[in-house]
Amino acid sequence: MAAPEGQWVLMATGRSPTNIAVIKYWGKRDEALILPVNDSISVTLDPGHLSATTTVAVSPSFPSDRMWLNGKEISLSGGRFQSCLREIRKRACEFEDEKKGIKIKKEDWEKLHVHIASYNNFPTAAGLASSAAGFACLVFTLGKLMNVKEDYGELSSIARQGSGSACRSLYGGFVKWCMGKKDDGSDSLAVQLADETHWNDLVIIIAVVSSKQKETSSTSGMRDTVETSPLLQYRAQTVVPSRVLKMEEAIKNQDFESFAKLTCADSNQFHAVCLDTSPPIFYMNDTSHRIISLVEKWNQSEGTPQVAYTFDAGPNAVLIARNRKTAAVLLQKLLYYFPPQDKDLSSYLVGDKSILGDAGLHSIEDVEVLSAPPEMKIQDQKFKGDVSYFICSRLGTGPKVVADENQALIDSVTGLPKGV
Ligand SMILES: Nc1ncnc2c1ncn2[C@@H]1O[C@H](COP(=O)(O)OP(=O)(O)OP(=O)(O)O)[C@@H](O)[C@H]1O
Ligand SMILES: C[C@@](O)(CCOP(=O)(O)OP(=O)(O)O)CC(=O)O
Repeated sequence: MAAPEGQWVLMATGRSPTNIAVIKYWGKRDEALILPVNDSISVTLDPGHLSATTTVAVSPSFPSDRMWLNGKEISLSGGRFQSCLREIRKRACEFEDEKKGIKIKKEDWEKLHVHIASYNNFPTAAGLASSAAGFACLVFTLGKLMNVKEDYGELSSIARQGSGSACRSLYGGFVKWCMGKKDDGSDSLAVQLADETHWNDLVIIIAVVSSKQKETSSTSGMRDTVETSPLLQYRAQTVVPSRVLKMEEAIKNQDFESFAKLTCADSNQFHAVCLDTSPPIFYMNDTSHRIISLVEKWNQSEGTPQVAYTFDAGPNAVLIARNRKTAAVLLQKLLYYFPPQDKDLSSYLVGDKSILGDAGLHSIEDVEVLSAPPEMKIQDQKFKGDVSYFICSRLGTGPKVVADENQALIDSVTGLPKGV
């Protein structure tokens, strides 16, 4: 039966991963279009552990565009949301569902308003790249709803206009954001280097570091760096281009030694250009530095890298271990220095909890009897409470449609977020 005129609600739901850069994006050559000063390379994280889920709905009965993030209504008036909506609407195609009596012509999409509800399965604005997962998911899901035919590369260049790093979340595995040369930004897009199955030994452990201080946002931090850091030019023009080539080789050959050396060096150089900014920007804290020391000393004592570290615009450590066995040893070392504040081990490590079993850590008593890493000088000091919790993850896939209507975040009758 056809729906009465104006009564239907058409919806789509998608899920997108977050990503972490191993060659960092830092600095724009165009603020409005979000065009970077250098290429960057990232790994996509398993959406089961870190992802955004977004439902978008259209109905002739909606009087305006509205959005709810994690259950709270937020404004869509910002330029970044507006750019994504405008670019997707421009590419919308005719859609027809005869059974439901819905027919939307290409030109109708401009007049139809959308309701968007999104939910992150990890903390928002906590330095875990929620904006990357969020904007990738918004663009991907709007594209599905509006029957957009463009390929993922083109979608990535739209997501880029929401948040630069979001363009890399359109693909799984290893992804490169090619900076592009054109002034209109049409060649500044993401390409997949290898999918998540290419190198599936890697295990990712994130230390969510307790931090009270408010950080400088990536957007304003990188603006200040572009304006004041002489080191940034050298980084963007000389260092990154050769590192990107070496990183592509390392990924292709599953060469962990090169991969780890490049990842750590690039994280450290990104934080060096932050320090070279006037006034200087400090994203890492004492806990971050302690984790770097731990990894560096261990890698050195083994004679070859076991773990790579990388830090974004905040103190959280992202640690990439060469395999599960190494990840289990890493976890023992981390928990020796950073034991949980309370007795509950299972909420101290989220994501793939089975790594605890691999590390022989079944209860808090097992953590208490861990021995000090022999390669470390500081053996008798522990830093309980300095890490909020750990996430154990792996490489993951790109955005996917969530077909199960029960998982939609918007009620198909009211057109409002479920529970509102
Ligand atoms: N699921 C989502 N859908 C759409 N937009 C989102 C979503 N999640 C976050 N955002 C946008 O991203 C903003 C948060 O980005 P912000 O850069 O402050 O934090 P972050 O990305 O979590 O951390 P960081 O950039 O330091 O890694 C939110 O205010 C919102 O505008
Ligand atoms: C340190 C980084 O995480 C910076 C990410 O910056 P954003 O993509 O959050 O910045 P905007 O483009 O202004 O939204 C490095 C990276 O992800 O490459």
